[in-house]
Amino acid sequence: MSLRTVSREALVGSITLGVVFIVGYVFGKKKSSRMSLSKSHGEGKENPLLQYVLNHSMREHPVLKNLRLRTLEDSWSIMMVSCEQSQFMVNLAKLIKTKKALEIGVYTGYNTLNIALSLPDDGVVVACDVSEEYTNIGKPFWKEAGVEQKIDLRIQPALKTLGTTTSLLLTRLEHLTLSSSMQTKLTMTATLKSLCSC
Ligand SMILES: C[S@@+](CC[C@H](N)C(=O)[O-])C[C@H]1O[C@@H](n2cnc3c(N)ncnc32)[C@H](O)[C@@H]1O
Repeated sequence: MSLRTVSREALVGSITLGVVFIVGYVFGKKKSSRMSLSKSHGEGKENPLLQYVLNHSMREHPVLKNLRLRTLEDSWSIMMVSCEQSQFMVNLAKLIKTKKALEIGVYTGYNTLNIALSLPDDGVVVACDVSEEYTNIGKPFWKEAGVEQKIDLRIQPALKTLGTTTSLLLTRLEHLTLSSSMQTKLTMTATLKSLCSC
């Protein structure tokens, strides 16, 4: 069947369908990638399970929430940890009664602030980042939450900081030996050794 024998209407219809399909495909792809971004950083509106988790398990400090909202205004907000992930990690830190923590990659400091809020008064989180531009966004929030004295910010490549903080972390490992299993100590020591030999 040659092109000439196809009716004009059929041809126009096919072309229209093709255009609609392509536009739908491209638009749908863009929308779904936007949705996957909003999953961890927005209110989880498009995901009922996440919505449930956010509605029923989140206990976000008001200053943390303000920092999250401020960070969402930044064009690189995709880098921010999701609030539910951060809460989970901080719950684990509380379980082992962490006093000294290490944050590698601070960005605007959402996770750093969350950890600092969970530490006792004499606790410290060594926060490593190379960017003052990003960390300066978080600093006023750390101050407002009253925990800036617990955040030891080091602006330099994390590997450099790790070299000077290893002894600090090993002190913590000694404490873990008393309160936790030898297995935990061995795993953490191995992790530290591999980090420090990079
Ligand atoms: C994914 S973001 C961290 C997110 C952050 N933990 C939060 O709570 O939202 C990664 C960060 O790592 C930092 N970074 C990149 N290279 C680094 C390096 N060599 N040493 C330390 N930080 C680095 C970047 O500047 C960026 O702020």
